Amino acid sequence: MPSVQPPASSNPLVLFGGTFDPVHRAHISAARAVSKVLGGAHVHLLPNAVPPHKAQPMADGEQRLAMLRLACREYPELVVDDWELRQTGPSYSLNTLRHFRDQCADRPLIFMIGADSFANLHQWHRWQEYATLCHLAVVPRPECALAPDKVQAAFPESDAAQLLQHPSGLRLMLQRPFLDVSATAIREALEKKGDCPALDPAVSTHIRRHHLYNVATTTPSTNYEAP
Ligand SMILES: Nc1ncnc2c1ncn2[C@@H]1O[C@H](COP(=O)(O)OP(=O)(O)OP(=O)(O)O)[C@@H](O)[C@H]1O
Ligand SMILES: O=C(O)c1ccc[n+]([C@@H]2O[C@H](COP(=O)([O-])O)[C@@H](O)[C@H]2O)c1
Repeated sequence: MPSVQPPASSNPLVLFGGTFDPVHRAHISAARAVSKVLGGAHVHLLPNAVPPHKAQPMADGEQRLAMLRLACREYPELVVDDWELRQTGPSYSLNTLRHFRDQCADRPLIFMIGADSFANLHQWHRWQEYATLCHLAVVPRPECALAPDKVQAAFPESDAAQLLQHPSGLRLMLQRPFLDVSATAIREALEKKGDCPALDPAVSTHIRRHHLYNVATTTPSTNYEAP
């Protein structure tokens, strides 16, 4: 997908919420791809405090934040943001979108999600209000259902240039990356094998050093030194 230079006035802001338990290669590739297609926009990665639709994460907020910082350390377009961790109650994306919409006035606000999240968006808290607050950027993922027609219709599909011309209400469908990676599979691999190639080596080292995810202890550690 060609990248588009944003008009000087548009200065888009991208939000990428997740449990990030732990952050993995597909998260980072997806965030970089969305930034690139939007002309180098900053992407805020926001670990949640209380996932609304899944079990409480294994790693606490500080550990997930630390792993995100390690994974993003070489990418200035990626901003690790602890805003959701500082809130109380379920981490509804609606609250996050409202907060950042207030911060960025009429600039384009883009909420990026994987195709699995898009397929379930109609079950999220007051999702019907999203179109007045943000655009969606949907990243493909293997074996995901299609979103219901009413969700697709709420966000007409468009291209990057159009997203940058409007504050909210459109949908960008990315074709890449398309990576069969999940945090669930990574946690299982860590428990069985002690490591997983879908992790940044610095994140792997952090996990072993802090004994996260019941990691198997027989694997030799890498030599990476955390900053
Ligand atoms: N491989 C992937 N491709 C595209 N999007 C992804 C991928 N993995 C995660 N995402 C998206 O990243 C966001 C945060 O995901 P999350 O932190 O829950 O990771 P996960 O791998 O789906 O975790 P888990 O396996 O624990 O459910 C969600 O919008 C999700 O759809
Ligand atoms: O607001 C909701 O109802 C809602 C329901 C499910 C998920 N979310 C958010 O969507 C992001 C991705 O969710 P998850 O469970 O795949 O990590 C994360 O920031 C969650 O807090 C939000």
